[in-house]
Parts: sequence; structure tokens; C-alpha cells
Amino acid sequence: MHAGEISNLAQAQSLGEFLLDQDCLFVSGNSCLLGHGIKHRFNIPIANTEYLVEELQSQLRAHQGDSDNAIAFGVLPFCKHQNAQFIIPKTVARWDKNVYSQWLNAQVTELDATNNSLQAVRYLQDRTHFEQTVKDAKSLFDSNQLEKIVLSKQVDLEFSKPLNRKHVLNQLLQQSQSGYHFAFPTQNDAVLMGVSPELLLRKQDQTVTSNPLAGSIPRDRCEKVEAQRRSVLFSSKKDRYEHAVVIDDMRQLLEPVCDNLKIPAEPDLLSTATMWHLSTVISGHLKDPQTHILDLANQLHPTPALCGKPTKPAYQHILDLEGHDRGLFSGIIGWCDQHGNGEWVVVIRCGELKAQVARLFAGAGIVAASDPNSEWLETEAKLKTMLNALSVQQAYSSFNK
Ligand SMILES: C=C(O[C@H]1C=CC=C(C(=O)O)[C@@H]1O)C(=O)O
Repeated sequence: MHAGEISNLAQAQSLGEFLLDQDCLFVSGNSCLLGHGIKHRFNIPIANTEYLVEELQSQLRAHQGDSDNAIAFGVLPFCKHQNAQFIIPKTVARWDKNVYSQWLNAQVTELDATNNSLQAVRYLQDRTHFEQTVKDAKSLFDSNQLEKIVLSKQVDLEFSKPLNRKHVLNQLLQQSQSGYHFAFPTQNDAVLMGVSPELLLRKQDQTVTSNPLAGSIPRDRCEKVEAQRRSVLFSSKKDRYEHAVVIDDMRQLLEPVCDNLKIPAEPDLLSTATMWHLSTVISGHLKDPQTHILDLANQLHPTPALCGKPTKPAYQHILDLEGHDRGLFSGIIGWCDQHGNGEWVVVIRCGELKAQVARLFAGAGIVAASDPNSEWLETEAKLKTMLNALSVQQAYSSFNK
């Protein structure tokens, strides 16, 4: 199942429609990997990485057909006691991103956007709850139990009519030029879609690349304010520390398995349509060419950008403090082939769309210097990627007044 190349609209149009209940999408740079139809869907527990990789490889072999390099799309949950979901598509094609965007855009009409209003907003963790968890977490830093923890909220948006998922995906592509757009039909008849800014791991032969993010500030329309915010973020001791905790953790895991691991001494700034982040691009050359991408990705996951440091106690405190299962949110999503190459990003700036409800997720890294109110506002700003794609930014704000 070698991925064929789709580079013009005429070629694309001959393929019919993108069907969100059975097609998978993963966008990286100018290229989209598209899986059409479901040949085989399966689950694998993620608690044991060796088992995960062996089972995945054996499923790919069993369903490779006449291909010499079958591809699976998948999503790993946040919790290590749950299962990853995988899909081996009937066909796979690599598209030029612009061609894919035009093709998708041609499948939605303006009518799709109208007459669907926001009826209710239900927080699984509301502002009071979230701010209290930040305060509780701060007492754990005082007693030296933790260096960092990522706390999150989930919110259900209920609409008057079933959501037009294709329209929402189209909006995500139109509104966010950069980032890794994804769509994956989950087992419970929902579609997980979003645009993640954070590359956990890419592997092509012996080369691995990662782009961890941690430390954030919302964007602003005014160029002057933007410049101020960039400089505040870049020089913020609190955000630099939040970032350094993630980088140290990744270095520990990648250094022993890579030759020539490159990690810049200082972070850079990366922007999405709504946020600025501290960002570091890490690259290395794998010592063992046989290493499968999920060998490493499942060990790196969850990094302190989604969980905390030390990982195990942070994870346990997240369960206690948040009080709701994160499910696939803050997991990892991507694809891999039979040679163990692939690309996985963290499941953030996204939503699970099911019938009339969109469940959104947003988290923030908490360290000793965190302020509960600012962290809540940061999570609100992070929701904007999906609120804008759902065209409900204003309606959502009026529910919060
Ligand atoms: C947990 C999220 O963001 C993570 C990724 C980038 C920056 C983050 C931060 O600055 O807190 C978070 O660690 C989210 O967007 O829901």
C-alpha cells in the first residue's frame, strides 16, 4: 500500500468525497497523508511498548495485501492502562496540502455553517474547580513532591443540530496555516479532529525529530502588543523553567538511543493562529536502525508538556485533581508504516465531535510560580482554535458572562 501522490485538483476530484466516518487525515508541512476507508480497525494496550510494537507490526503484515509497506493511522490515549486505536485504511494517498484544502473546501457550502447554534456549555472542570486544582498543585511543589504538572479542563458544547464535521475540518484548514491537522474516526462514532502545534516524534529511517512546546502566551491582533508578548514570553523565568523541564526529560530518553543528538541551548518562539509558545527543535541519528517510531514515542509519551515531572506522581495527581478521564485528549496521534517510520503529534487544540456535541480540551503547565487565574485564561485562549473552527467564539463568551 504505497502512498500514491495526489498533486492536482482534477486527480483529486476523480476520487469522490472525503468521508469523516471512515477516512483518516494527518497533515505535516505541505503534505497530507490520507487514508480512505477502513480495511481493518483494531485496539492494542499501550502499557507494554514491546507488545504494542510487535502486535502493530503483526497486524500490518496480516493486512498488507499486495503492498510491501502498509500504513496504520492511530491514536494512543493519555492513560497507559487504556488501549490505542488503529485503522489500516483500504487505500492511502499522499496529497499536496493546497490540493487537499481546495478539494475539501469544494465539498462544503456556506449553508453548512448556518442555522446551527450553541445551546449549552457544560464544563467537566469549571473555572472554580480548575483554579482550585492549580492551588492544590502548588502545595505539592512546596512539599517537593513535584516539579511540574499539567492540569486541564474539558468542556462540552451542545448545538441545536448535528455538527457538520467536514465544515469544521475545512475551517481548521482555512484558519490555521501551520501545525499538524488531523482527523480520526474513533470507535465511539465520534471524530477526533484538531490542529496540534506539537510534534512528539518523526522518524524517517535513522533520523528522528521532535518539537516539544511548553510555555505559552495568547496572541493579539495589535502588532505592538504582539511584540511585547513575544518578549515577555521569551524572558519569562516561569515559562523558561516550564520548558526546560520538558527538554531535560526528552534528553534523558533520547541521548542513550541517538548519536549526535542536537538540542539548542535556548528555546525559540513558535506561533499558532492563536498562541505563542516556547519551542525547541530536537534532532538525532538513531543508533539502532531497527527502532520503531512507537518504541520511542510511547516511551516519551506523556512528556512533561502534557503530564508533569516526575511522571508517575504527576500522573496520579492529575487523576485525583481533574476527576475526569482525559480519554484520547493529551494522548498522541499519527501514523506509522511497516518499516517503523512515521510521525506522531500530541492530541491538543482539538475536539471530539459526536452528533450535536463537541467536547473540547485545554491544559496548561503548572509550576511553583503559576498563577491560577492566568492559567485559566491560558486554557481559554487555547480553546480558541476549536471555538473559531466551530464559529462559536462569541456565543461561547456570552455563556461565560
Ligand atoms: C496542554 C496543552 O498545551 C501544552 C502544549 C504546549 C504548551 C503548553 C503550556 O505552555 O502549558 C502545554 O504544555 C494544550 O494546549 O491543551
